[in-house]
Amino acid sequence: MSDQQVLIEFDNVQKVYPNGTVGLKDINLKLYKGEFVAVVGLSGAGKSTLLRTINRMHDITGGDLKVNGQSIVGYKGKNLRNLRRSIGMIFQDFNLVNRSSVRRNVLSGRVGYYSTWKSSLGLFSAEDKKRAVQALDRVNMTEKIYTRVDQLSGGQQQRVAIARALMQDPQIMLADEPIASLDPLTTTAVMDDLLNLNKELGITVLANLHSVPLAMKYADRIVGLRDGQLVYDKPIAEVKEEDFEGIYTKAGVEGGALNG
Ligand SMILES: Nc1ncnc2c1ncn2[C@@H]1O[C@H](COP(=O)(O)OP(=O)(O)OP(=O)(O)O)[C@@H](O)[C@H]1O
Repeated sequence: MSDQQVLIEFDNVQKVYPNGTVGLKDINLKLYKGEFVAVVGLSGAGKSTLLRTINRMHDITGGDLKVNGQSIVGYKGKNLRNLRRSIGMIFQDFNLVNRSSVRRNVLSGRVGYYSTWKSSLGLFSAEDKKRAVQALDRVNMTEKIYTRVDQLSGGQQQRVAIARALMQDPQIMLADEPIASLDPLTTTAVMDDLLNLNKELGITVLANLHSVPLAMKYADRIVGLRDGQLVYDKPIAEVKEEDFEGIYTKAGVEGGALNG
């Protein structure tokens, strides 16, 4: 990947929360354009924190963080809005407006392109309405366009959330435990959607996953965190399942690459 364009660069990044908890420690990491990277690690290892520094949901407290070669640390106003617009995000609990329709939720992904008053009145252009249909088509959800979100299954809701994120025309997709609330069948559908937008649209995907087998199935590269530190970083061809032996079991706390 070294001949490829660096998209996100962590340079000695630290994150200490206001209460003194260390979220990230000395993170040095380059993520390349077009990669599908899985982030694994025990609960509390810093996976969510890592993702959320990239769109500035969390501000770092030391080091530097660059996106497209530019430090995002001091971004304000327009620069910050443009950064956030270029980064889609999906969450474990979907973060949709449950009492609204699928269409309305998906269109709301476009608000970063509108003035506040226009988006609050729901004044979306015909082009964006078409874009919403296309985004839903990509995740096989067009037939649910007028359904209220609270009438959908968890997997369907996550696919609506992906469609909403696609409306931003993102360069990067952050997926924070995207399948943690889903059953195995819908997990596959959602992971396939993420893979599809990575491979077909060239969107760089960074996904926190608890499942190592899933990470191995979908990612090009796996990075591992432990206690806020980067302790693992390998391209998928070099990853061995034993590296993670017992990582999510109590018995494994003594062994395995990420358990230290
Ligand atoms: N807003 C916050 N204020 C203080 N500490 C926080 C905050 N958010 C996270 N932390 C702490 O930072 C550390 C890293 O948390 P983070 O949520 O990034 O881990 P994680 O690997 O994503 O865990 P999980 O798999 O449980 O989501 C933990 O010790 C956590 O308690």
